[in-house]
Amino acid sequence: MISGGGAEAAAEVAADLAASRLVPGAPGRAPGATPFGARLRAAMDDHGPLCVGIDPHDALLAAWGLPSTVAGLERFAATCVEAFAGRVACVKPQSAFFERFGSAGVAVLERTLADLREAGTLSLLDAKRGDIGSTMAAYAQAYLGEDSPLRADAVTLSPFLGYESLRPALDQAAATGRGVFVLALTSNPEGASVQHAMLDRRSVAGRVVDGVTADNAGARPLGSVGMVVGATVGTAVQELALDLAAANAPLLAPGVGAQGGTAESLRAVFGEALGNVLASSSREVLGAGPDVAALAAAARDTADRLAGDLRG
Ligand SMILES: O=c1ccn([C@@H]2O[C@H](COP(=O)(O)O)[C@@H](O)[C@H]2O)c(=O)[nH]1
Repeated sequence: MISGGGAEAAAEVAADLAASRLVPGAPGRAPGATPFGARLRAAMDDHGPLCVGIDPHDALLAAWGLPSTVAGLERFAATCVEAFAGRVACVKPQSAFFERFGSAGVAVLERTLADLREAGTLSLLDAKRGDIGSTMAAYAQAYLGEDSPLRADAVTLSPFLGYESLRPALDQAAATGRGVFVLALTSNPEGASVQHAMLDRRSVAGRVVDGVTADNAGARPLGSVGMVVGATVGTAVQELALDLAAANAPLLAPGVGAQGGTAESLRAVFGEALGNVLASSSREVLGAGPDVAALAAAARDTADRLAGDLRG
């Protein structure tokens, strides 16, 4: 509440901020009952280790007989929710494909996240946000705040302004029972030029792993601070001496399907950490659309195959 003027008003604003009343979902609100890591573990046990992406590429919209418009986007996303909700562990809308339509596209993203919530399916918003800490706090409110229209169960974050710059989001996620996935080794070939770089004999990716490991210490059955490690990174985990199993982290593995990742490559990349892998696939599954039953079957087949192939 803001009233009065001068020093009195400033004091009120400061008090309101301290009490987290001015900003929806600011840290300090009641934490969710069950942490994200535990909710994800249960969802993976129930449905298998697959996260399906909602990536409405122009080519897919056309293949589904939809226009590249907000109406096409809306139909595409609603079809995905109908096909995937309740059938896979997690659904990952790719924010870029919604943002490209401006505010109307972001409104579709809000509804998609709300529909997933309503259906009881975990959402992971792929937004790859990262900024200086004070701005990071605003991203945290946007994606992890209790009352934010764009809230998801988890969000992807970029640590390349320094792992600790993500602290406001890490705190917000912990306070609201949500999760984050921090980029460590991305699936694109260009990522290695930054992520493999050595600083004082520790790679950039290794420093991310160190931060995540510390933040997940003691969390059971799984931490809520995840990492992104592509299914396509080959031998990088071994070459950089990354102990992914010790990180106690959900490991989002994009690159399965269209980028060439397979169950075999997942086994080679993740070794002992395989049990914490959440494989991510977008185009390969979405190619089965627009028929809802065919999409659902493609997602279930992929999830079942991965569950069998990745079992210890
Ligand atoms: O390292 C990364 C991080 C994120 N992604 C995202 O995952 C999907 C992949 O889509 P496919 O169609 O299965 O290739 C997409 O949204 C990327 O932005 C990634 O690929 N690699």
